[in-house]
Amino acid sequence: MAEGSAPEKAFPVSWEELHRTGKALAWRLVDAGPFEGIIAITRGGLVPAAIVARELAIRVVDTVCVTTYGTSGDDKKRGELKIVKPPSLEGDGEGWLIVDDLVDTGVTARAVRALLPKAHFATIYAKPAGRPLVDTFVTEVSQDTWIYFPWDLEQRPVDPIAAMRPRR
Ligand SMILES: O=P(O)(O)OC[C@H]1O[C@H](OP(=O)(O)OP(=O)(O)O)[C@H](O)[C@@H]1O
Ligand SMILES: O=c1[nH]c(=O)c2nc[nH]c2[nH]1
Ligand SMILES: [Mg+2]
Repeated sequence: MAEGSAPEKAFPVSWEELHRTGKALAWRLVDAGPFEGIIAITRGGLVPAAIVARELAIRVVDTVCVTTYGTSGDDKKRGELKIVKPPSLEGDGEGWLIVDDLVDTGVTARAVRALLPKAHFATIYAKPAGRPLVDTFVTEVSQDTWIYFPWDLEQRPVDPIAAMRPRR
């Protein structure tokens, strides 16, 4: 998300929806491969990478570990990007698939692409600012949307609509 602009819309994603859309990503990647292996961008790319690895029968899964958002305690506030663990492979990433859950401003994608410029970059979701950095994605959401992944959510009781409206 761009610095200073609060996301207006919430886009909550269930486990079922994530699984279905993750499989849709795998279908889109079938003809872009075969891949030597996957590099998951932690932490958000881990679950999508597991889904894609299963569908494309990829057994080699590496990570690049990045911290940006949430380092100040606020998950929607960007901090300084740090690569806390580079990928294990040497080279330009040719024949490899990078997987993340989403691309937003594109800062994370740009940093990882700089390490592995020839790898294929795939995400499940893309916002417009980051979209040009992604080779394959499934669903575009607007820049002012915050995507809530199932690992960020829990089921809670909510008030009925009538209780939220003023009495006449
Ligand atoms: O395009 P950008 O603006 O860089 O945002 C996209 C990145 O932000 C989120 O990761 P985050 O840094 O929140 O860490 P996490 O994956 O550990 O949750 C998401 O998983 C992407 O990696
Ligand atoms: O859970 C998340 N949802 C988002 O929309 C987002 N954008 C950057 N980082 C993000 N993390
Ligand atoms: Mg991430």
